[in-house]
Amino acid sequence: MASSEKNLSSFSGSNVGDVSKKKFGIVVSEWNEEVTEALFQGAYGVLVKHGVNRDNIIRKNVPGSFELSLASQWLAQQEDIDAVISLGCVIQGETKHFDFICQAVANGITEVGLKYNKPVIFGVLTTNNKKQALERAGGKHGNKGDEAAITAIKMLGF
Ligand SMILES: Nc1c(NC[C@H](O)[C@H](O)[C@H](O)CO)[nH]c(=O)[nH]c1=O
Ligand SMILES: CC(=O)[C@@H](O)COP(=O)(O)O
Repeated sequence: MASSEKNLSSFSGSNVGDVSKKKFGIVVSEWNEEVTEALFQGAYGVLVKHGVNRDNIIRKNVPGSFELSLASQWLAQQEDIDAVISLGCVIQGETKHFDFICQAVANGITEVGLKYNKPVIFGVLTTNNKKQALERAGGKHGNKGDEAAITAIKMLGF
């Protein structure tokens, strides 16, 4: 289902348990910073809205989305962190580089969650252009950061 059919910021209240004592890591890519900062603000706001203590939200920046996997692992391996949210924005350029980054970061983030047996959420936009990215970072299609944060909360209530 396309984001145009299901707003990224709308979610059902199911599986939303008490996360007031949970600790979250958020890794943010610095590439396309205007977009990724909006994703972070969305994710942070959803966590706080659901009762997460601000002191239990640990933010780390990385240069680009390709580095999200390793940074997510550095956070996930910390026993006191319950879930990791990885935020990035990859926008198609002239070459196939886009394909390699998207595949690598999707696979990498998946592997980290499986390895450390905890939610590691793929909050990475992979768009054709900046307009599509902005529409999914607080624009008409909602905010992928919101979606990533509520996904982390729901997974902790599994
Ligand atoms: N073009 C984009 C990049 N490229 C940089 C890579 O993510 C990586 O940092 C570099 O290849 C060195 O390892 N990153 C994004 O997040 N978004 C892009 O659109
Ligand atoms: C996703 C990318 O790495 C891309 O923005 C780089 O641009 P190009 O493919 O034109 O080198």
